[in-house]
Amino acid sequence: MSNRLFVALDTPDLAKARALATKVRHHVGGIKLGLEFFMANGRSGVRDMAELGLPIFLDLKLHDIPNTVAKAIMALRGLDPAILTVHAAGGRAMLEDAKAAAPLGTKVIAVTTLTSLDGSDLASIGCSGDPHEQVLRLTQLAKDAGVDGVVCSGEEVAAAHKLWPKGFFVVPGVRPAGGVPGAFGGDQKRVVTPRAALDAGASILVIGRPITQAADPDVAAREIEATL
Ligand SMILES: O=c1ccn([C@@H]2O[C@H](COP(=O)(O)O)[C@@H](O)[C@H]2O)c(=O)[nH]1
Repeated sequence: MSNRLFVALDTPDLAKARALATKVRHHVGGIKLGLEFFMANGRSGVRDMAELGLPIFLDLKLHDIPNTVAKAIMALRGLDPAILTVHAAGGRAMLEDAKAAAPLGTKVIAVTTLTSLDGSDLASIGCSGDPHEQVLRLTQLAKDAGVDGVVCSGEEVAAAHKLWPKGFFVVPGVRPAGGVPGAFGGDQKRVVTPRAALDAGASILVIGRPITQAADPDVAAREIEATL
């Protein structure tokens, strides 16, 4: 994959998603569609976006019992996204069944610890250890379960990559250097720059608001691309 930047199109509005993707298409390597988009537009919306010719990353972060997740993935048949996410916290059997249910060409990627969480958030949900330890624990689980890779922040990707040299590493929580700290609501707590994430071993970067909320998304994507 020559351009490792995926733009997160977090909108329920199909026309807006298409317009944004059309603007940035020459400066990104793929399009990430999440729950917000899928709930509003479903399969036909994904098909519509696929017409733009860029790889589709369907970020549904599935998390349920193994049978339910496997059936949900089977129900996506025909869309065949390049990348699909599930939560590693669903456990080994769920991860194994998710991978078995996915089409051969779809990478099943396990979310380890959301980039919006820090150590105190983990403690509040009963997880001992810091995000680094939790990411490594779940990366090992994902590797053992036979999925294709994990989502983690740029702060942990070097260690996760060392644990799993052949894994595929998706890194969100990416903010261009020189941005305003805490911009875009400050919901991302484990944040690195695009360059730092790639240098640490990210396979692809996911960037949403720094592009989609820019005055000129095309320029924003181009400026980020130039740093990669
Ligand atoms: O741990 C995670 C997993 C997924 N995401 C998703 O990435 C984008 C990030 O958007 P920004 O606007 O660049 O913050 C968004 O779609 C999340 O759902 C994540 O941020 N962290």
